[in-house]
Amino acid sequence: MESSAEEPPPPLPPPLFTFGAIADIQYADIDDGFNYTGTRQRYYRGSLQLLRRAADSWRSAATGGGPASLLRFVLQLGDIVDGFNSRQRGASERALDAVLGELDRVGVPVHHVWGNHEFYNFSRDELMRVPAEQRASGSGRWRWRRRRRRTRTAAHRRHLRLPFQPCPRVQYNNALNILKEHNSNEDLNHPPVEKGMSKFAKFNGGFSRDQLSWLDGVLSQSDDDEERVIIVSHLPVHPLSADPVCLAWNSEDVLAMIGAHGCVVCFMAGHDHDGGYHRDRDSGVHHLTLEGVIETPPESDAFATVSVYEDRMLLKGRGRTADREMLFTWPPDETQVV
Ligand SMILES: Nc1ncnc2c1ncn2[C@@H]1O[C@H](COP(=O)(O)OP(=O)(O)O)[C@@H](O)[C@H]1O
Repeated sequence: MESSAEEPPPPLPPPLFTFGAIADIQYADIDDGFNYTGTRQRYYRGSLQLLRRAADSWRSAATGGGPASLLRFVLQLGDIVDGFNSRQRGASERALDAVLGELDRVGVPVHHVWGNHEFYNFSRDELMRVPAEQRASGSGRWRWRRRRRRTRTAAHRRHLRLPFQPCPRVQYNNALNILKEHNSNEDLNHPPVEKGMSKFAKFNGGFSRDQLSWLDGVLSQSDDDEERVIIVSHLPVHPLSADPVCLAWNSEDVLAMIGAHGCVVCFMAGHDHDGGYHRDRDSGVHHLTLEGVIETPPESDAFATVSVYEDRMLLKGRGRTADREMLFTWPPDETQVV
């Protein structure tokens, strides 16, 4: 009897764990509009419906039994509410409550990253007063309230122990100086036209020396512990994983740091609503930029459910977000470099 030329690959074991990811929800209770250049529609109200569908899907993955019940957490990659909310009194808090309410229904912890639109809606002080983790239902969900000074959760208390900053504008002014060094436009949100310089726009930002040194320490520890690391950021850093106008100002520094540590397997970002993907040829790191909910029409979707195995991550995308297999082995065969 002849055997078939190609054996099917053996079935994968159950994943170690699964998580959800979503980017650029940018919810606002306002009519649809367009991006700055007028080329892309933005569905401000519709974004909440899309989030609801993502939350429904993750909720059934978290409670449905079988391997899918391993959904452990959700990553919210920044720009959770749109800057337009800040124009109307109380709208930022109302929008945030609506979005957090949807995420709360999933019933697993939600880890939040700040995007540029968080800074249009809330002061840095307000942002520092809340933890970056939204706890699962029933374990004391936090609320983000402007006037709330009394805090209850342990995470809140951790934030209160952060060093006291007598002159917080120093960091802001340093960032502004870096931006002005590279961008001579009167409106600093207007990107420079020179090649390779477009990322120096005010709607981006950079990683401070303190942040990089913190990251270096975490990655060194993970190298020692033989862990695998996914870095989560609002801004992408690899020029082939996103439109270069969306990159962090010092993206090269972050790429060099990632390259110096073997533990990083994936860098996950948002900000570029078109999304993107590239596997770095030197480090083997997968740079994944998720499609933004805000520019996704109501009949489509944009979210991911990622299952993590010993040797790979399998991303199940919905709507505009494509399925993707991300192997940890490196170097890959040619077909795996996109
Ligand atoms: N090319 C540009 N020139 C001037 N201002 C811009 C430009 N692009 C964006 N902006 C402004 O920057 C801010 C953030 O832009 P937005 O497109 O909402 O960011 P995001 O991509 O994070 O959604 C808005 O106030 C927008 O009007």
